[in-house]
Amino acid sequence: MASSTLTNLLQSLRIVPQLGHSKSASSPTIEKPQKKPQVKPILTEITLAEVAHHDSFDDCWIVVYDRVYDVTRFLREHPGGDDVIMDHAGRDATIAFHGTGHSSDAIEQMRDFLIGELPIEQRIFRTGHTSKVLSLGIPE
Ligand code: HEM
Repeated sequence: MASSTLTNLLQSLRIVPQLGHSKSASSPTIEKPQKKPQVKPILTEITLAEVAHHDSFDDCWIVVYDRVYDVTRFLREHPGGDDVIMDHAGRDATIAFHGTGHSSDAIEQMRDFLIGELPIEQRIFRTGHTSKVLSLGIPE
């Protein structure tokens, strides 16, 4: 490939700047990729009363740090066993979850099961008055 053709190709792919087209050859304009605005997903509000309906092996929800997780399909895969989660089926499992000292991988994995969060008046941890809990590494 002739070097000018190669240069054209690299320029069209924006791998090298298009010197000839910029306002000043000494300071070519390189387009910055547009940052997408970071929008936090809005979680569905789920009350403790609703969570309480999901307390069986075939339909198991738990609450951890005021967020609601449907762990039904995870129960059999849970490395700590299904029984420890079933002890908290349909209820708050935060203290047990935290007490076990889960790894950051485990905390990351929780996102797969997140289905909602408690309404503000039922929250214990993420009340808006403290950011203490966020330093524990629970996914934002
Ligand atoms: C969505 C919720 C949960 C996820 C994704 C999860 C994930 C995991 C993972 C990946 C491990 C392997 C060790 C690690 O990486 O930390 C683990 C171990 C364990 N988990 Fe969970 N877990 C969840 C909920 C719970 C709950 C509610 C309890 C309640 C007691 C619990 C108790 C345990 C125990 C006892 C172990 C074994 C620790 C060990 O043998 O050292 N987990 N979990």
